[in-house]
Amino acid sequence: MSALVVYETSYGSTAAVARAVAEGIARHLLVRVVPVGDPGADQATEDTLVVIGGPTHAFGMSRAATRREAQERHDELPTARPGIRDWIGLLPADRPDRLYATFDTRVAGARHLPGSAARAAERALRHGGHHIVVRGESFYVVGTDGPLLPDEEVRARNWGEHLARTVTALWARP
Ligand SMILES: Cc1cc2nc3c(=O)[nH]c(=O)nc-3n(C[C@H](O)[C@H](O)[C@H](O)COP(=O)(O)O)c2cc1C
Repeated sequence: MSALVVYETSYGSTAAVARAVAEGIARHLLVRVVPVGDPGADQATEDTLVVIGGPTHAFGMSRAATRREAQERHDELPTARPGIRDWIGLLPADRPDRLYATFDTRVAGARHLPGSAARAAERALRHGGHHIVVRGESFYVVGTDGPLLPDEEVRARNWGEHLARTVTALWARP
């Protein structure tokens, strides 16, 4: 039993949350944390817990155009890195043993607005016939390019630990 945390980030906040979630998971399970687009983020791994995180863009998961917009805001040259939407679309359907969970980052001042990449990713996973183990979670940034609110990394670590405890309890059932 092992876990994979796959994340997408434009400015680094989701990467920091992904590392904190993995630290929490590591209290109970072997875990790797890998950005979408890296070879280690292959969809066909043996991992039985897969956690997927991305920034909320335009009330949902990023698209190529929103990732480009994020890069242009920082005067970066555009790269063709995929997002979690693309990654989820390539998941194998024949893995009933696998459990999934999602998280996102969002702007704290827009908490009251609808739209979360974690929720959108959950819907896409369910649509693909995949099993969600706990409700997706949002972690908050002060502004578009960060930083995370104080204590969000602690909350992410605790959420990761809760997730790992939940799946290990489920797997221990006869
Ligand atoms: C193109 C674009 C659209 C965004 N749309 C939203 C949004 O709808 N709701 C929201 O809360 N934050 C929105 N944001 C802010 C992102 O959620 C924020 O940049 C992200 O959480 C930072 O994570 P990162 O550092 O991993 O990229 C948007 C940011 C960009 C660049």
